[in-house]
Amino acid sequence: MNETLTEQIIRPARNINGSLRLPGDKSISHRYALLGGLAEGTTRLANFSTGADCASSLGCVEALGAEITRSEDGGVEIKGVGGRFAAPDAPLDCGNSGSTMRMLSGLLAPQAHTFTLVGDASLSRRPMERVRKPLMQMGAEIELTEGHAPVTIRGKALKGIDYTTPVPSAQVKTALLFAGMQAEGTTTVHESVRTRDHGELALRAFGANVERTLDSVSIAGGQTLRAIEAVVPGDISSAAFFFCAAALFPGSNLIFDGLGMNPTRATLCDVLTALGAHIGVLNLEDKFGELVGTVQINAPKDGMTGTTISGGLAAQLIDELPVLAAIAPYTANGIRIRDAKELRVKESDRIALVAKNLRAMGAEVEEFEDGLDVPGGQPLRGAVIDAGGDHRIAMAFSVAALRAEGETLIRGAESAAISFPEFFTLLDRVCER
Ligand SMILES: O=C(O)C1=C[C@@H](OP(=O)(O)O)[C@@H](O)[C@H](O)C1
Ligand SMILES: C=C(OP(=O)(O)O)C(=O)O
Repeated sequence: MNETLTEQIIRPARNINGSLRLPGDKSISHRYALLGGLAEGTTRLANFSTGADCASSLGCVEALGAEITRSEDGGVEIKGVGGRFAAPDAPLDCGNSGSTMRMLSGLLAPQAHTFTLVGDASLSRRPMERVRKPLMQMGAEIELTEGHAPVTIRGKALKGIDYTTPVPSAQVKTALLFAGMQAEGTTTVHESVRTRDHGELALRAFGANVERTLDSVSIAGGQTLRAIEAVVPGDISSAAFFFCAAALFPGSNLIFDGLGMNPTRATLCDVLTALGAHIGVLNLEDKFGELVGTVQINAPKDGMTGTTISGGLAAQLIDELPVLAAIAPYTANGIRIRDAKELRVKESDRIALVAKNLRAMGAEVEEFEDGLDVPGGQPLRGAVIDAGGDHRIAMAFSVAALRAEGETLIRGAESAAISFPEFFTLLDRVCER
């Protein structure tokens, strides 16, 4: 984030109550924006993500020739280019968004122009070799600078591959499927952990044929996309901050309407249930393969227990781990996180920043290369929090602050707008003080 740092004061709350409908899921919005940009016809999306990251994806497809109209009420219209992107006249700005840079690389590798993808300081430090390597195996021509952005792509005809992702990553899987649908032959991606499957579902929504087994996904080349009309489900990774806030207060009651409950994203519900919270799901509907429903959460009466998150669970919960770690001191037995080394290469080093900020609030915490041990039964005190330009850190510690003794000041609070600009307003709305 390049904006001026803003500060937000969070006062302790007495309880959490209310009913919310959240802006559209970031992962789904990115995919609908990118595929809508390439498709034939006009894609009409309601409840599109309000975050800056998805605006970066829209900005990129606009620079590639798609026509974008956004309305105040969260609606987005994308008149797609019908299969061939135009040559952009400037580098494509992916802002802070790893999803945009990686998935767009796959979409552009088989397109007949030269493209340069750039990002902000944080994105320019993040690893891009993981997407370059398999795309090169497909025949792409891609240059990085020491493994990082800028990414320069000279479009080439590609051939399908059979690839096993060494690190579970939905962004890489999706990038390969986006390239594969435009390649010769079939592309198959195998994964050891089933990562979020929005890429597969979005491709099907836009009319592509995608085949799945338990641990692989395949797409044949030469497929064309046609525009869709869809409502983007509410973002469960944004809801996660509110779920965790509610879990802190016996007597809390929060209800979410229109919330995305894709099983590859809803693992947090299982973890909170294991910690003692009560989560009820009603009225589940299938929208282009995405499950959407009403979700109610109540805190455990006697407080949260504790748990260990490791293996495949860590990969599925990757964006929720900062907030789980931030509320861990309030559990009885603490939370151990392992196999989450990926947290070190997100918008910030999320392991280091979570540890630093928990210590600032008075907690003991042990840091590991791939995780954290946060003992339970530790009351926190208000502190100055360094969000490190990272939206999930700003929001995670705003939640921890709700049960701390005294006020907390979040430095760099503006970063919440990367995924969830309404966060502080909605948090205030559901907090009883
Ligand atoms: O595919 C996606 O939409 C995402 C996948 C995850 O990243 P990785 O693919 O790097 O695991 C996640 O952390 C990110 O917020 C969004
Ligand atoms: C890691 C994240 O996003 P991205 O990789 O798209 O920057 C996130 O939203 O937590």
